[in-house]
Amino acid sequence: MDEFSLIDRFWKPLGDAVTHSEVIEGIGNDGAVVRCPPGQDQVMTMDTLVEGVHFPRDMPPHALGWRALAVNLSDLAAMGAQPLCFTLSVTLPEASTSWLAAFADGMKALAVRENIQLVGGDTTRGPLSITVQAQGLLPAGSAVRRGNAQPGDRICVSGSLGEAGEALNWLDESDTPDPAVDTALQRYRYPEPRLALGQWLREAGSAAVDVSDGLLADLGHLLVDRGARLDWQALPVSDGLVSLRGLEGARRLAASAGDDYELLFVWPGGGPAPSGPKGSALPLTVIGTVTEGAGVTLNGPEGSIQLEEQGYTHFGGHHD
Ligand SMILES: Nc1ncnc2c1ncn2[C@@H]1O[C@H](COP(=O)(O)OP(=O)(O)OP(=O)(O)O)[C@@H](O)[C@H]1O
Ligand SMILES: Cc1ncc(C[n+]2csc(CCOP(=O)(O)O)c2C)c(N)n1
Ligand SMILES: [Mg+2]
Repeated sequence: MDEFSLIDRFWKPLGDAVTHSEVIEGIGNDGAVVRCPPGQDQVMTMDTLVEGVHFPRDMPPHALGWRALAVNLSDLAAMGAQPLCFTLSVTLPEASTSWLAAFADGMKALAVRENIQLVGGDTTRGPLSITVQAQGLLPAGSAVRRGNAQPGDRICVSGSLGEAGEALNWLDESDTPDPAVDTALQRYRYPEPRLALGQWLREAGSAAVDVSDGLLADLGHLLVDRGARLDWQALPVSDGLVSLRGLEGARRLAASAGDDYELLFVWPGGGPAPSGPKGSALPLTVIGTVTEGAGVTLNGPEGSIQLEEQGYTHFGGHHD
């Protein structure tokens, strides 16, 4: 199958699964044409997933299709945007129809649920790698940015952290199925972009990032030139993760493993965690407070905790 039959068979039906009136030209031209409605700002983001770097070899293709879109939707969520459309670049070692069908199905399930239209892309042969470039809309001037935190503001996180990192450790070490890690594997393979929360945060005028590299690393990205005091015992971890790793192990993963795609945000002023969007069951937890100077301290019951692992970086700490 050449790339044109592949586009007709897999990408065009995916593009037809959602339609937006702002999309003037979708798949089929040299470029897509999208009209930004008056009074709206357009948010653009891009994330690449490379085999062996972002996902293990033999990742189930259905999950990979979902995940490639989900990590981009998570960036739209962190900005407070409503999803509109995306482009998709797929580099494949070979054109396996069963692999492609499962990949397209996984991506379609999330695209339809979150109402985001595939408007174009690129299909090439080479080492397996997926890039999605997503666009979203929000009322002009209302984007949720990084920075913007004041001393005394609360630092909050959605959901629970560490399970995706645990799933990766497990995939590294074992290939026999184990029901105890099913929930963790599901979280790694099918991240849930927190779109409703991100859009709700626009109103609060706070700052947000999604947790892709790890809590401590992404907190640095969120605060820019402020610091933070974090409460080790407040880090939200699931019961399932605690039973796999113990409370300390679970908190270590929560502090430094990435891949969870929760939202980490600043809530202005003191007080308890906000309740979140109306009707939402997603828990929000206060994990610390913004401080004046730079640097993050992690306070445990017996004083401050030093963690070697801070989060994921490409190219490590090596400099020429
Ligand atoms: N090759 C590049 N060219 C231009 N800008 C880039 C490039 N790579 C990254 N950036 C920009 O640098 C900033 C930080 O990028 P980063 O990838 O860390 O953000 P992110 O997408 O939120 O994180 P993650 O990829 O872990 O989800 C973003 O504004 C991003 O658009
Ligand atoms: C096989 C495998 N090994 C390690 C990891 C961990 N990992 C890789 S990239 C990244 C940060 C987000 O990437 P980016 O900043 O490029 O968006 C994290 C936490 C993984 N997901 N899969
Ligand atoms: Mg991000």
